[in-house]
Amino acid sequence: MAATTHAASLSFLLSHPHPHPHPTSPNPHPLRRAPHRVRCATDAAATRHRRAADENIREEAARHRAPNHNFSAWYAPFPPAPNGDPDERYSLDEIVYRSSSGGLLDVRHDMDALARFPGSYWRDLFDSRVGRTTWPFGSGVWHRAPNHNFSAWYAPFPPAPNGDPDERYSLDEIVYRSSSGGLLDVRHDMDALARFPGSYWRDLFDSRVGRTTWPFGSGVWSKKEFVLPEIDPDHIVSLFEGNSNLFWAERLGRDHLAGMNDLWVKHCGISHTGSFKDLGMTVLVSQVNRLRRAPLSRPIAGVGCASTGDTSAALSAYCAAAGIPSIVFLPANRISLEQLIQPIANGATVLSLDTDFDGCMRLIREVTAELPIYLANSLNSLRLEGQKTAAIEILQQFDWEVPDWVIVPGGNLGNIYAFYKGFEMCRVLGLVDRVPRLVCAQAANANPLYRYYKSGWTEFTPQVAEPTFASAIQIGDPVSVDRAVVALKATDGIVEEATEEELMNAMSLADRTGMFACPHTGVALAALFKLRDQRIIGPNDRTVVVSTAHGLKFSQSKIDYHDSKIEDMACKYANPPVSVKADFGAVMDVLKKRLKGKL
Ligand SMILES: N[C@@H](CCOP(=O)(O)O)C(=O)O
Repeated sequence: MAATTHAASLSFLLSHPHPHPHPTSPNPHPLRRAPHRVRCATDAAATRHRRAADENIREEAARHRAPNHNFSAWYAPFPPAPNGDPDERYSLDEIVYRSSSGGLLDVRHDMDALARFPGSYWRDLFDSRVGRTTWPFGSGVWHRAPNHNFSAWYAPFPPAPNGDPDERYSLDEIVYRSSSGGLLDVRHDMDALARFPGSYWRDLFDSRVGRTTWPFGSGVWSKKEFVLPEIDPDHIVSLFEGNSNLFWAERLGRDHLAGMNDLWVKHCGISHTGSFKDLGMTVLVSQVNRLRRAPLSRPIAGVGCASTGDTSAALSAYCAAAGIPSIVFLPANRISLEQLIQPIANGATVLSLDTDFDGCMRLIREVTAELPIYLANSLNSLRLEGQKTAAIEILQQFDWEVPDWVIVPGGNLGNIYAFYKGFEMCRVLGLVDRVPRLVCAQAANANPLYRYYKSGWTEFTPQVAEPTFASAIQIGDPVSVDRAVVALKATDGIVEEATEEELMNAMSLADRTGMFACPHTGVALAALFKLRDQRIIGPNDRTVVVSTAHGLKFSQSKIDYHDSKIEDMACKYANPPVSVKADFGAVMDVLKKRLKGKL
């Protein structure tokens, strides 16, 4: 029986197939979708911040993991058969799923060997490894900083040349713009923080990773002194965000990026609501919670945002957790179904508006100026305080070694500045001695920053962003463009763009190496491919690609791709399912064809 692969082969797996909002398949209804391991650089400059060049993560980890131990494990019948052979066991290197009597197997460990070490040894060993990519030197024991008087406030960004140098606002004020109408930034009392050496902060942050001591188990609040130093822990609304996986993209780098051996993906999307927005939203909603509670008792009726899908999901979840009303403005038919259902499920007031994101943003700004609704977009600089912790976390996961490059997808452009801010704060306070070069990656269909960069930073022109599979960054008039420029200039940064085909191919290729990337991560990966081709990023450069959202939020774009249903796109990594009769012979025919030469 011949197997068939047909155009609608993915659709039949779905009980409710829905078209994608991409222009090739418009959707009429809002609910119908619209470390480490490391081969290091050879030159001295590049190796300065790294471990020895001949070390590999696995070799190093093996050496450091535990003393010479002879720990072992094997398969044994489960439960032991009463009359069976008590010595029946199989090596884990055997391919065996059942015991000789046909029963289950269980993996057994040599408990005597393990028990040679006391429980405290194992506790300390496991604690010392949490969240690290290399063997951790010095696990700390402190969880609380001493009484400190750390503080933070809003100040104009950038400081206006002829403005009042003392203009500042308490974080307890509701203010989003400076007196000149410009952006604000959260400033910290760096002198107070600098009273402690970098090693103190490194040890303090390391000691909190993965713990349940409130609120330090959160990747954001484990850096509380650098985020919102004065907030009472009881006011914090945290879903234990952060501490996300830093994934060694070994195969993608080695096989598809000309032997790149130090490529990492920071999976910020493996988070409570499936995107990096959780990092900023915990900070913003915590501050709102503080403002609404006594003694401040501010009359804030709710928190609102415009969104391309991820900000709204995070806002509605954190507000729901705190019992605060949330209001989200969404561009109709332009966000994924998974993103749309998140605020609906969390009980937000969801307005589906017949405009694009930039139109929603204009409206929410007008509405929040009129009603006691607190603005949650990253125009509000509080958000960036949380988002910057992803940068600090990357340094921490590399044992405070600084990567050479960090590539961040860019839409509203708050995040690229947040990364810069996190890295720069660590540099200034002596946790590290330099910052990485930043790359901002934009979809070619929504690339105002790229055009600005290409003009030599002479001319910024907002645009009407075209539809893109990277729908969360379909933004033509980014709020944080000035912040992005500061970040890129300060880090000798680069802006790159990716066409629809480039981003979908990059995403799909990454998936082939074990990821399940979102299209925005595809944009960042496509930028990496270009910078490698141009040899701007070298094969040994330690490079981190920031993955901003979970791929499962964008399943329709993947379905369209693997169905080869996208107009004018070759979909060269499409892998449609094979429709085959439920018959042994038919199945064998397919497998023999597929595994030809490998059987
Ligand atoms: N991609 C964002 C757009 C809004 O940006 P923000 O920086 O203001 O949150 C989204 O997911 O909504």
